[in-house]
Amino acid sequence: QKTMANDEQKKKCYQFLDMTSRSFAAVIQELDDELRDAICIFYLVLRGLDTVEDDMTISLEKKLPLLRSFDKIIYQRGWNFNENGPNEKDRELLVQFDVVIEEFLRLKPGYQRVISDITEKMGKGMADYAAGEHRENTSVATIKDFDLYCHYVAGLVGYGLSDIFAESGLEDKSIAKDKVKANNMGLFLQKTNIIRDYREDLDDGRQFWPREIWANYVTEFKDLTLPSNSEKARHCSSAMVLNVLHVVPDVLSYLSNLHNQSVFNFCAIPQVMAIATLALVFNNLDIYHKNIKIRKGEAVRLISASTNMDNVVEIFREYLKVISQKNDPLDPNFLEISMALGKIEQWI
Ligand SMILES: CC(C)(C)CN1C(=O)[C@@H](CC(=O)N[C@@H](CC(=O)O)C(=O)O)O[C@H](c2cccc3ccccc23)c2cc(Cl)ccc21
Repeated sequence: QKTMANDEQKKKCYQFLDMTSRSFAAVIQELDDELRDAICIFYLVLRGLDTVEDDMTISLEKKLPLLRSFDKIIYQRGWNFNENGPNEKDRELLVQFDVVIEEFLRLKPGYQRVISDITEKMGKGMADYAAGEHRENTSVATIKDFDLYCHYVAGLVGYGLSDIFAESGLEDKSIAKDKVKANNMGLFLQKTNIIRDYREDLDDGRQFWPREIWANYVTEFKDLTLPSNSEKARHCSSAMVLNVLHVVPDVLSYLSNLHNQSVFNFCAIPQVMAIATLALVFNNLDIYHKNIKIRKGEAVRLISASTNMDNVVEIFREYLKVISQKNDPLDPNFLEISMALGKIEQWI
C-alpha cells in the first residue's frame, strides 16, 4: 500500500537529486517530460550503487553481494540500507531507498529494463574490481585495466542513457547503436575527474591512475607529490591528459548526432565542464596538493553557452588551444599531445 501520496514520493526523489548533485540536478529537471523521471531515477539508482561501492567502512563480504544483486534490489519494495558509515556523503539516499524503488517501479517497462540491465552490468563490474583491488591492492595496473574500470563506472552510463534516449523516441535509435561513442562519453568525464581528484583519492587511500603510465616517472604513486619530483610529476600528468584526449573526437561526434534540445543540454554541459577541467589540470602541479575546480563564473558561462553544437565546438577549440599553449617542448609527451590536438582539429 502507498504510505506516501505518489506526488509526495516523486518530490522526495527530486530532493535526493538536489542533494546528490547540485548543479546537475537542475539540468536533469529541464529534460522533456518523457525523459525526466526515467533519468532522475537512473541517476539515483547509480548514486545508490556508488554509495555502496565508495564506502570503505563496509566489509567486502557484505559489499560484494550488495553490488552483485543491486539489479534485483531495485525491484524489492520497502528495501533500504542503514549500514553505511556515518560520513558517507549520500547515506541518507540508501536509508530511504524504498522511495526510489517505488518510483522506479512506476517507470515504463522499457526504461526499467534499461536501468536494471545497466545496474546488473555495473554492479558485477564494480564487484570484480573491488575483489581484485583487495587481492592485489595495486588498483589499476595497465591502461587496459584503466579503460575497463572506467567502462564499468562511467561507460555503462553512456550505454544506459543512449538506450533511454532511443527508447523515448526523442533521439534516433542509432544513438544507442554506437557503443564505442557512448562509452567514450563516460570515459571522458570519468578520466578527467580521476586526474583532477589525484589528491583527494590519494588521501582516501585510493589510486586510479594506471601503473603503466605513472611507473615511467616514479617508483611509488605517492612520490608524484614530492617537490623533488615536480618535473616528473608534470610529465606524468601530461601522459594522463594525452590518454584522455584520444576520446575527444567521439565525444564531439556523439553530441553532433543529438536532435532534442533538452537532451543536447543534458549531454553537452558535463562534457564542456570536463574539457575546461582538462585544460585547468594540464601541466598544473596543484593537482598533487589540492582539489582544483574551474571557477563558478566560468562554469556559469560554460553552462549557458552549451546549448548548440557550434558553441560547444568553439568552447572545445578554446580549451584545446589553452592545452596547446601549455604544452612544453621539453615534455616527453609533447609530440604525441601535439598530434592528438591536430587530429581533433581535423575533426572539428
Ligand atoms: C561517473 C559519471 C561521469 C557517470 C557521473 N555522472 C556525471 O558526472 C554527470 C555530471 C555530474 O554529475 N556532475 C556533477 C559534478 C560532480 O559531481 O563532479 C555536478 O554536480 O555537476 O554527467 C553524466 C552524464 C551526463 C550526460 C551524458 C552522459 C553520457 C555518458 C556518461 C555520463 C553522462 C552522468 C549521468 C548519469 Cl545518469 C549519472 C552520472 C553521471
